[in-house]
Amino acid sequence: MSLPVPNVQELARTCERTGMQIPDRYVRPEAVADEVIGGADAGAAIPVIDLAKLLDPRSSREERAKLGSACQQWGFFQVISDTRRDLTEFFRLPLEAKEEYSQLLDGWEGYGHAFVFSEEQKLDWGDLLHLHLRPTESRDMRFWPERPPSFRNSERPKLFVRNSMERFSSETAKVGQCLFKFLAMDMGVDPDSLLEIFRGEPQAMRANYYPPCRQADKVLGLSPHCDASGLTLVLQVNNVQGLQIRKDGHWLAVDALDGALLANVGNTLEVLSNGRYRSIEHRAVVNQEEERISVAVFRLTCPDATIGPLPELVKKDGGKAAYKSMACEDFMKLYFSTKLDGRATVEGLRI
Ligand SMILES: O=C(O)CCC(=O)C(=O)O
Ligand SMILES: [Fe+2]
Repeated sequence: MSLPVPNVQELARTCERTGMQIPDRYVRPEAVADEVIGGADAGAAIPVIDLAKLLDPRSSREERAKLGSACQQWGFFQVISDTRRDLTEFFRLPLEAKEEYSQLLDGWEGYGHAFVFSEEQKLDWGDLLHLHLRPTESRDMRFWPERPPSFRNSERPKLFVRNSMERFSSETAKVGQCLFKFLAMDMGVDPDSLLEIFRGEPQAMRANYYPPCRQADKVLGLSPHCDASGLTLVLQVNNVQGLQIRKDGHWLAVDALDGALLANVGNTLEVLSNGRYRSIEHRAVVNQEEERISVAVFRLTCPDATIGPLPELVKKDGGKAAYKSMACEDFMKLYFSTKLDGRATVEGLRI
């Protein structure tokens, strides 16, 4: 049994509040006396184990050896997510390889840019890969990278090893379903009402690549905008910060937890909620030294939905609909026909 000693959290608070020195029993000269190897190089030496490679018969043997040697030589390793790895690998391919998936002139899926409508328009310091994820029939495989192979191929369906984008898509779809249910409950409407509008779990993704820029303070990675979606879930792929949201008139830098999904309300949910929830304006800034990669998943309504304030909410609000209603198709056309301009699109839907 351990002998009773003071509570350290309380002790720290007392030291902080009163300026009291830490008690002698806590003073450990060896903490600074021992040399510590630090810096990015030291960290990079720690073995990285790729779960997808372990499960893939083509690379399993090699990765298993790496796992074994990590356990023998280090007893310590990092396990990485295949979504992040595959997107990073894709953006690191030579330009010609990425351009095999270039957008066509009449569509927005594929590798390229979005929302550029004139020669004079200011441009964003970033490239993107835009794909339909769900329903599966909506996928246009022409735009799905074949490198790295695990991006879209599953080798062993029996082992439930899915390709990285499929896994990411179904995981984010689950998160979205759960949030929609609780949001409906929060608004005091039928818990299934949002699920019904987002029936079939349609979603698209946009992976963003923001190269470092020596004049980072002169450019924007992604112009201020609101998303068309119900909800958007964003994963910061390589843990470089850069997303900012407009809160109470100021830009607020989002310090995302590593691996967390950032969620933002989009125009569709603002309209459905009759203004209870606000489509947040956001933008991305660029880092001076490091590339930044993010991937956004947009939860969209089912194609035959009408996007307008939920009737139950209009009733609660004394019969007053604060936004126009529009067929999903027209709603999306309107969004994609104008350049990114803060909250302008959603403000234009107000009655
Ligand atoms: O890069 C980011 O963090 C934000 C991406 C974003 O807002 C978008 O793709 O719509
Ligand atoms: Fe966005």
